Amino acid sequence: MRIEANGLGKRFQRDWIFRGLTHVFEPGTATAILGPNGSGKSTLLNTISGQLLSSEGTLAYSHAGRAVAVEDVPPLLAYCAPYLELIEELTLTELLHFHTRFKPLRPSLSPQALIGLMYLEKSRHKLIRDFSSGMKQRLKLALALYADTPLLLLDEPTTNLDRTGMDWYREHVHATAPGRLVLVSSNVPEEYDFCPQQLSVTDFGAQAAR
Ligand SMILES: Nc1ncnc2c1ncn2[C@@H]1O[C@H](COP(=O)(O)OP(=O)(O)OP(=O)(O)O)[C@@H](O)[C@H]1O
Repeated sequence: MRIEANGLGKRFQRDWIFRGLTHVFEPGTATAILGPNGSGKSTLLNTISGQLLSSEGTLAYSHAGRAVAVEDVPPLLAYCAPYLELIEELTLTELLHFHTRFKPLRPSLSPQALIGLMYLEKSRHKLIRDFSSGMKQRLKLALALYADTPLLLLDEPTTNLDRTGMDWYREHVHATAPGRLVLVSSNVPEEYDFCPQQLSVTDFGAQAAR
């Protein structure tokens, strides 16, 4: 997946969150989107991926050499973010079967095998609502990391994870990032130190916009 942003800007009402972002996100690259709390990282991630309408500028998407319309981007992206919810009324097995009907896993990876990768075998029949916050985060991450999509968006990926969870994230992001376009919004170096490129949202942020 390739994304080309030209003069991109986003404002809410009269407040510009970022402005003047011109950048090409090349296929197979990983970029960290950095900046302090409230600086606009999530807004930037959502705008670049076409989930929020930009206020100015243009975005062009392509995949495997073909142009992709913004409305065709959602099936190509996998997204993990603290504000995305899981369906709490389902068991882990039910959720995986439901979710993967819309967002298939990598070929040859079954829901059963994914449960093993998450070390959640004992919880396969447990309701999601009864998962700990760390278990939910590991599940959200696994669904995104192992989705068969060329675009991977990770917003604060180690939220609620302990040391073991952090190590798990690092192992599995290394296994699944190569070959995809990866964007990581973060303040935590351990979440994004695998990204060769960094963009600071404050370079295009409110200050630059004034
Ligand atoms: N839908 C919205 N309407 C109005 N303002 C919004 C909306 N969404 C975000 N904002 C504002 O945009 C600014 C940037 O928010 P954003 O969540 O993108 O920052 P962030 O860098 O991801 O923050 P954090 O690190 O705390 O998650 C904040 O001032 C926020 O209040």
